[in-house]
Amino acid sequence: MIELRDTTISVGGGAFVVRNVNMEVNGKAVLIGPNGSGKSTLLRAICGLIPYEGSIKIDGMEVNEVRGYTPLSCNLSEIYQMALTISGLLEILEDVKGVDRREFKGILGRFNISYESIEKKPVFGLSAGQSAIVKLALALASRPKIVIADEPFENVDPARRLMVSSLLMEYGEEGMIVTHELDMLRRFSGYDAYLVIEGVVYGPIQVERLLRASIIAGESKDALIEVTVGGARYSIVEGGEGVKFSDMGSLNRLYGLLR
Ligand SMILES: Nc1ncnc2c1ncn2[C@@H]1O[C@H](COP(=O)(O)OP(=O)(O)OP(=O)(O)O)[C@@H](O)[C@H]1O
Repeated sequence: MIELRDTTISVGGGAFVVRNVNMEVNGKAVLIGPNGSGKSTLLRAICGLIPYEGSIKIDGMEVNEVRGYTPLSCNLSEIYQMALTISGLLEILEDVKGVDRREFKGILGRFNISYESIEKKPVFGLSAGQSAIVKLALALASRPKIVIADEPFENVDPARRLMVSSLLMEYGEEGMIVTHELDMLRRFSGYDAYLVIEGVVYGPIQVERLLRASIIAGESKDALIEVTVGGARYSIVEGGEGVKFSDMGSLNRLYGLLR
């Protein structure tokens, strides 16, 4: 289980703050929000890569006190900078994370990527789409209990995106998937969604419900969630005459549509 209690994360000497997060993810959830809203910052803190105030617990273990490893794997780029080649990375991850080489090759095979074609390259020497797939495959190949996936669809071509979403459903008992692409959300219709806007986390709301909902200006007694965007209040309501989530395509359109 991933539990955040009164969690605040400051980056850039306080230039950006994800503030006062309270959430409990005991299954799989999707985090959505526009560019720069704080999604990756939140994931970095959950993965123990940056400090935080308050509490973040993974299966009851406070992340900033863990000395070994939590049962969590992620595709965050920082992790995959610790070796020059993919084969070097694989050796380290076999040792420290229990990554299974055959599992890794098997996942690559589903995307028609041969291990031999990439093993001598750095993750960042691959095409952007291949790099996204390789990072995810490395994260999944230890068959972790908890999977954290940051923008797993970015730069991946449409046919392969479906495979990526299938893998995310198949691997891990729990986890968080971050995306700003609402089109991919349909694939996760039974999951809980959290909205991240300007460093504030709202939710949860079921993905299916969110896709049927629209966003209207002001407060509403029917609001599933009320959010603040650029200092103004908006309500997310079921149905409604406002801007439909299912029509937005990318949450990056949110700011443009509302102002
Ligand atoms: N180390 C840092 N120093 C200064 N500012 C930072 C740092 N890390 C993140 N930020 C800033 O914090 C804000 C949130 O960034 P973050 O990467 O969490 O957003 P995001 O929601 O994941 O966006 P995207 O969808 O574009 O990946 C951005 O304005 C970013 O520039």
